[in-house]
Amino acid sequence: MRKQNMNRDWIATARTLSEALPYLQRFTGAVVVVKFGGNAMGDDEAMAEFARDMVLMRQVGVNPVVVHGGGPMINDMLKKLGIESEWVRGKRVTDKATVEVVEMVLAGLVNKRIVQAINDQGGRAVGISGKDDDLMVCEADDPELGFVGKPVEMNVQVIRDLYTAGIIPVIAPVGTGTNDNETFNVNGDTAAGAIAGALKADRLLLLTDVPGVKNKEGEVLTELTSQQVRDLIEDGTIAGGMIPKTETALDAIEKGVRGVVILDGRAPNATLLELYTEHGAGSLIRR
Ligand SMILES: Nc1ncnc2c1ncn2[C@@H]1O[C@H](COP(=O)(O)OP(=O)(O)O)[C@@H](O)[C@H]1O
Ligand SMILES: CC(=O)N[C@@H](CCC(=O)OP(=O)(O)O)C(=O)O
Repeated sequence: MRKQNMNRDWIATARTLSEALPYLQRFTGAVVVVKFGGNAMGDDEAMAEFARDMVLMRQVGVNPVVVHGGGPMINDMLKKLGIESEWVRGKRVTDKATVEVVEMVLAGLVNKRIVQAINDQGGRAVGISGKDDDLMVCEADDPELGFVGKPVEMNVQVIRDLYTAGIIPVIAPVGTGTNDNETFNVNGDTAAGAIAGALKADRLLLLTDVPGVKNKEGEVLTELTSQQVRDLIEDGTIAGGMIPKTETALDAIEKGVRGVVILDGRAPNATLLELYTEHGAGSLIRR
């Protein structure tokens, strides 16, 4: 009896693999930028699962590029140091002391945790920040926000060099400035959008803590056009942290990214479900 059940499971697994063939073919050679938000990160087991998905994508010929956040981890460290943060329109007001903590946490602790998790799964990950090779050159976003950066020049060749060599780049959203010795704190979604746009990526996956973009009734919209997104922002259905996220999506599409998906990073194998099954996951935003 047990043996029969097990056989049924194996048959289902084999069928899933077989049904993935057209998707595996479609995404071979594709560049997929994955924004891994701090809220989507979870415990070590969830991190290992995310890492395994990235290694699997790489194994089947996709070029994954990971851009991460880490807002909750920055909050923890600021709290330990007794530094308070204020938020304006979803962005952290960042003074000199705060930007030092942001760089330490994002380019250090969070970046290396992801790098190590991918390497532990048999992948080859290399962690960099937007400062490396002048990847992300910024200007101040708004004087009110202090050292919050708006990317003004992207030099993405280093990313191409890494993925061409079989390496998964893992990028912390910390930027350099147009003047010497400047450091900018960049919102993770903004950084991922700028990187995906500059690479003209096939997909930008924004992993967050909700199943997707919801309508007024609270139902997840599986496909949206840019115009529908604008209408939902206009009528207030898209609010809070979903505003910068969807604006990033529109901006990336404008720059030539083929499709942006907002999906729940806490769901098991979210990225694989999105790329390799007919069901997809989350909300796909296209031109
Ligand atoms: N229409 C909407 N559909 C889905 N989520 C929405 C919507 N409007 C506002 N939100 C909020 O946006 C949040 C996601 O943004 P945010 O918290 O900044 O994510 P992250 O930390 O992953 O970058 C959701 O948790 C939800 O509370
Ligand atoms: C300017 C700004 O707000 N930067 C963010 C950078 C990290 C981030 O974006 O993290 P999540 O993706 O986990 O939210 C911050 O300081 O928290």
